[in-house]
Amino acid sequence: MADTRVKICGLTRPEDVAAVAAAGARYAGFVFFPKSPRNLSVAAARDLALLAPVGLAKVALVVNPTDDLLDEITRAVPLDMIQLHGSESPERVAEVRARWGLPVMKAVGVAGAEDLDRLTVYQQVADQILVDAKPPKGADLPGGNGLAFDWRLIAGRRWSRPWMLAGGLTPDNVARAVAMTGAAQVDVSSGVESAPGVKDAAMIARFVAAAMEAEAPPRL
Ligand SMILES: O=C(O)c1ccccc1N[C@@H]1O[C@H](COP(=O)(O)O)[C@@H](O)[C@H]1O
Repeated sequence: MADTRVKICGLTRPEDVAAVAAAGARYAGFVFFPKSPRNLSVAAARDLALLAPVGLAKVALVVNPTDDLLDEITRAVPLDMIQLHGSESPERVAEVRARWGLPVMKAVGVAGAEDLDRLTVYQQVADQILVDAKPPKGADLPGGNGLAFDWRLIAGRRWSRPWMLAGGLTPDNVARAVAMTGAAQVDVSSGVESAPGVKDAAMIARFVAAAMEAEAPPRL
């Protein structure tokens, strides 16, 4: 059994927080990106974050955030991590980490072998890496599109930092994804929704159980 740590991203309602905690997920993600169907106001995110029990880490997902937005979010919302999901440079990742004093997870989009060098670059500055599918050209959202990449690209890769697998994961494919990539952590948004932005408690429970029960390859 892999005992995979799960992040459920894009919670919008109190019952989502309860479902995520009950299922045994380890991270809850709150999205601050106006184009997303999961977008939250800072006040709404604060209310949800205050409901999270001890042991459920609260993650703010932001896309190329301004300093003012980060100030506003971090002053109001009790957080455990910042997820940078835009085109932030390595220098900006290091700056956010130093200035706001929270661990930073940097999302890196992967579509082909040419994207893998960026994983190495960002591992030098971020606390964690989120390996996601690259969004299609012209997509409104840089993530949360329900798209997977070819997991064989990262199978057997050696990592110098903790990382999470994301992109198009569902209760039906997460065990295969863990078995193929050896991911110790996985992240999902649209794969546990009944409609865009609407989380489904039964799907969340099924996803977490499948991820935790997956057979992982030996971690050397
Ligand atoms: O979920 C969103 O709306 C979102 C918006 C902007 C950037 C990232 C977003 N989500 C992240 O993308 C991954 C993959 O999503 P999915 O499971 O393929 O739908 C998700 O885990 C979030 O971290």
